[in-house]
Amino acid sequence: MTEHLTIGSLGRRGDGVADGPGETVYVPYALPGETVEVEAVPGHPDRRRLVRVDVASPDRIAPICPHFGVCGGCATQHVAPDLYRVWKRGLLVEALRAAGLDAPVDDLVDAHGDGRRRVTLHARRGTHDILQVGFAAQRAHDIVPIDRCPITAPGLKGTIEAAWAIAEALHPLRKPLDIQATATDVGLDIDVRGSGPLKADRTRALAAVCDHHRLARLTRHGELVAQRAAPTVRIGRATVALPPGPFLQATAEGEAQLARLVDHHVGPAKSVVDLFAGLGPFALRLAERARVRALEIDAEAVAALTKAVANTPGLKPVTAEARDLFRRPVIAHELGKVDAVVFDPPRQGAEAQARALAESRVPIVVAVSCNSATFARDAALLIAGGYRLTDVTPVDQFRYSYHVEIVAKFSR
Ligand SMILES: C[S@@+](CC[C@H](N)C(=O)[O-])C[C@H]1O[C@@H](n2cnc3c(N)ncnc32)[C@H](O)[C@@H]1O
Repeated sequence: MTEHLTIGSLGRRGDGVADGPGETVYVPYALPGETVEVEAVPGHPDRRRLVRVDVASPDRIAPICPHFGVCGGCATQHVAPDLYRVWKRGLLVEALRAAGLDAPVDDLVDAHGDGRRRVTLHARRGTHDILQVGFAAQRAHDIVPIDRCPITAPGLKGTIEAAWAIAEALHPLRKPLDIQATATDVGLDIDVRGSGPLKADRTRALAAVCDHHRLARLTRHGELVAQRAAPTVRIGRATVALPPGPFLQATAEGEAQLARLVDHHVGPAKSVVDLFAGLGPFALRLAERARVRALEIDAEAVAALTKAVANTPGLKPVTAEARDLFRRPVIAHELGKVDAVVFDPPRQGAEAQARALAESRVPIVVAVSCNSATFARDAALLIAGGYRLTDVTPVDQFRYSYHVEIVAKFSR
């Protein structure tokens, strides 16, 4: 049985939202102002499946990918660019409002660039034991087999073919696999997870895939299987050797835009602490003019950053340390002579670190975040400690998704 609804707004996940008497329902792929025919989704009383658009919004556009609507990778390819920009900035505005924070939010910075440089494909046996390789379906555990992905960077060319070859090589193991590919300066770097330990014949089969598909490196759970060239990425003036499966910002343009904003907010600081530093996209650029102390939990990332600093002439001194900043945040007395702190935690934010920073006298704190809710929580802690939130910029490196990056400046 179907019903007809009028969509009032675009929700947090990019779904159309219809407010009825006593209930709110969500309709993926519907737009504000549209009248749509929908049907119930079993087990999800607040969700409807779009059957037909009766009256289309002028903001509806044709998706760029034939897999849109089935593949879970993108949520908003049907949204015209102007509405998309307003909606995405609005996600951040709403998160700040919900946390009781009043700060001006800049326009959305487009950081898609030439596309995503990392993807994770999944390989599973589907119905009738048939192997499927693709992305996870929208809100389901199914795999959507894909033959292309138009939001990925040219450097990921060949990933789908290589993922199929890896899945076929490991097919006898009958294990679900996650295949993470990263575009590097010397070719594809692929890490396979889920296979468990491999016997010699499977390792040889994977090595043959590395060779045949001309991968730079193939690892399994971070352990080397085969390598044709040591994967590196250029970060600022440095060349960084990648540990397997490292954190990298989703697009090269995203990294550049975040680093540009960080650099701008840090200003003429001479001494900077970079927390949750990863491979050092901020540290390596800031070190062109400031002394940097970088802290990060991943010892391999710290080692890669240290080596990159040693191999890059002309940088100011950088010290990089492995440290768990959730358990052992950097505290006020460690920050006595520091001009600025940058912190860029994972999605869960940095509550303990934000509390510690709130007690410091550091004049400038720059927050980079991929989660509006935890950003707002940590920002409230800094503000309660006496900081003023003076700039907030949403940065869009996950185009067509509901994810938004944030760069914010706090001063005292
Ligand atoms: C969003 S990434 C940012 C990395 C880097 N700033 C960049 O832009 O590429 C978050 C980083 O926090 C690190 N991390 C996660 N948990 C941590 C912890 N408890 N202590 C210190 N670093 C942590 C991760 O390894 C990752 O490198």
